[in-house]
Amino acid sequence: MATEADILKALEGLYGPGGAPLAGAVSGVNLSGAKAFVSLAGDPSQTQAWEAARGAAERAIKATPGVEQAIVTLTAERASRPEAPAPRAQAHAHGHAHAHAPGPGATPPQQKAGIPALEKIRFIIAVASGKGGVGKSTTSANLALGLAAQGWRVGLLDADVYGPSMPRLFGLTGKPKVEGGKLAPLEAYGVKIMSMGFLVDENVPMVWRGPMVSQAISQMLGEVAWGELDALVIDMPPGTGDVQLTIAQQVPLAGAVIVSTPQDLALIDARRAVSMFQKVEAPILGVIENMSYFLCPHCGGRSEIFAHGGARHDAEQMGVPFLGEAPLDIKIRQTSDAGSPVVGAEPDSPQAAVYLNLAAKVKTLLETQKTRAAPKIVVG
Ligand SMILES: Nc1ncnc2c1ncn2[C@@H]1O[C@H](COP(=O)(O)OP(=O)(O)OP(=O)(O)O)[C@@H](O)[C@H]1O
Repeated sequence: MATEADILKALEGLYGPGGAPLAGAVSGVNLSGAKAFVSLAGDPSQTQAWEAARGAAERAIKATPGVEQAIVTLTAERASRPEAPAPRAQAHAHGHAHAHAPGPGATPPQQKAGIPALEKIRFIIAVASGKGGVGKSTTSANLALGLAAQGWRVGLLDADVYGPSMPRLFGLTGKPKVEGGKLAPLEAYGVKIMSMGFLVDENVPMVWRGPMVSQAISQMLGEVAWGELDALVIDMPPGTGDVQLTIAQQVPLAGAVIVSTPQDLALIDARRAVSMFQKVEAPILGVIENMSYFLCPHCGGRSEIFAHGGARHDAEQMGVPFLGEAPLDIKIRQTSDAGSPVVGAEPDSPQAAVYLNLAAKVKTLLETQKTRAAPKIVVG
């Protein structure tokens, strides 16, 4: 079996766009059996040149004795330059970037024929939001746990390559092992979890651009040993950019769940997310209003901070189901921040009951839904 040193040696004589040795740009090496997963940190403003370097690195690593398959992905270098990130990425409040809708002339990612790694999964659900920070990852995690609590075998894929949340939400730090040539997901509360955060150094900011993101997502979809699952919950990055399109096009989604807060701006973006899924003909399972109202932990009083009910109203207007609401609640935040989402940590709490109810609705919708959407290419 090749070692990390062999991988670095394979990169000797190769240089990045700035003329620096490629070995110095390695931000993560994950080796097991004959497979090498390597990440390179590059300058996001030089995507094309880095893409060439990535290809060269992949070829060199693949030629290393003991390596049969090499997968090299690009992350952004750790530099904290003041200039704006890549043109189609927008800096996000907590330091990572999110892609937005491809502009005119952007090439949509190519459709892939069925992804074998996903074939034994009964239902694949995308949890999406139009806007960052609305609680999409918290909802994905608790929804996945809620589905597992009803006896389903559940996987959770953190597709937010810009700011992976699942390592933090589940307090997971280990690196995935390779089993049968595929990455084995980590596990928490019986749910299988995979995140780009497990594969690269957590300090490497992931400011990626379109083609790299699509490629990384394809790998995350195709190279993970999910095994047989009743449901795979995909925590999407916020927005309606390349990753969302890649997934919507490549994955036979059983449905999408859209998370929004009741605020007008979040709702406008949520509408955009709904219409993106409708455009690729992925069924919308429904909308969840998160941080819908505030329950005071001291007096039990209810305050509707963001004019609660906007998401229900919008869902009705768009003709998609409204699944329910989750309160803005300190226990939901504390359990998530402590690495153990509320449905796992306190399954009998009223806060967990909210998600268990939402999960039960999603499960019923999936089981009674007639068709499963096929992947579809949308141009323009
Ligand atoms: N219902 C809730 N009550 C209290 N806190 C919440 C709730 N939902 C989410 N949060 C908190 O809000 C913050 C953002 O949530 P989360 O990371 O789930 O959002 P996101 O939409 O996935 O964000 P990102 O844009 O980073 O992907 C977290 O600190 C989380 O614990």
